[in-house]
Amino acid sequence: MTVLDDIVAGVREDVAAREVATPLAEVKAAARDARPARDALAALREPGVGVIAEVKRRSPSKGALADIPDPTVLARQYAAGGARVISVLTERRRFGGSQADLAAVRAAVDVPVLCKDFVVSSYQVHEARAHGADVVLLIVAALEQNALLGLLERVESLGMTALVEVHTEAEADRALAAGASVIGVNARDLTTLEIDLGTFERIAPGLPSEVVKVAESGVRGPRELIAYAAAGADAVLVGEGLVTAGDPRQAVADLVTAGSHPAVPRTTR
Ligand SMILES: O=C(O)c1ccccc1NCC(=O)[C@H](O)[C@H](O)COP(=O)(O)O
Repeated sequence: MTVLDDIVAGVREDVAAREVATPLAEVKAAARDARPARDALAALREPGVGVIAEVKRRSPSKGALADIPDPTVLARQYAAGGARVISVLTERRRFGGSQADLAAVRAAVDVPVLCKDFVVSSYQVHEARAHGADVVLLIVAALEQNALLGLLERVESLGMTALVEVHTEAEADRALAAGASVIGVNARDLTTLEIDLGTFERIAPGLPSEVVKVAESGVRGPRELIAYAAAGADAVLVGEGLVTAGDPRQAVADLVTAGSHPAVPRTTR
């Protein structure tokens, strides 16, 4: 069993328990009553390389990363530093997150908020919207093509943006075939958990110019952002490098400054 299979199995069990506690009809009603989704696509298309700053307590690759008793404190620091989007890891067992974290962060900031989870059912999509999500991560490696198509449609029908994550050229083809307009290339191999910063550079040239390209994982400071930008990234998604920074606001601001420098190439637009 791969790490991804293991995580997804745990997610399925957790979702099944939540479905008993809060039936789908109730979650759908809450999603309908939620404030409208913020326009993440527009935010990610603004000039400069955008920073998606992640609330990440722990991970399978690193174990405990940061003590985050109140994610809203961190999220406000990220927003003050200029984050375009804030990502909240909501998976419970391996990342220590929750839907409550998502709702709290959404209420605390004005920028769009990404529900970063291992989404395998439409229940989770409605649940994410009910808790304020503006963007939902869909991981191609975790989904059959029909499921990917269905979930992408569901995300968009609820007014949200899907960030469709790929690790290989074949997965990128599947993301494009499904109609993804925002594609994240994750440098972390989900089998070995190792980071290969060259992954983005290999896959991004095959993506159409109109697709928003997000480079995920491995950014520890401006150096990696600049390398990703040179390879065509419109945005970077950063977790560990920010939650372990002494001053997260400044760490985001440093990335934003690096991403808005005129010398940083934007090859894809
Ligand atoms: O972070 C992990 O160890 C991990 C393991 C298995 C599946 C997903 C994992 N991380 C999720 C992410 O995609 C990252 O949190 C995100 O890209 C930020 O990465 P980083 O800046 O390297 O923390």
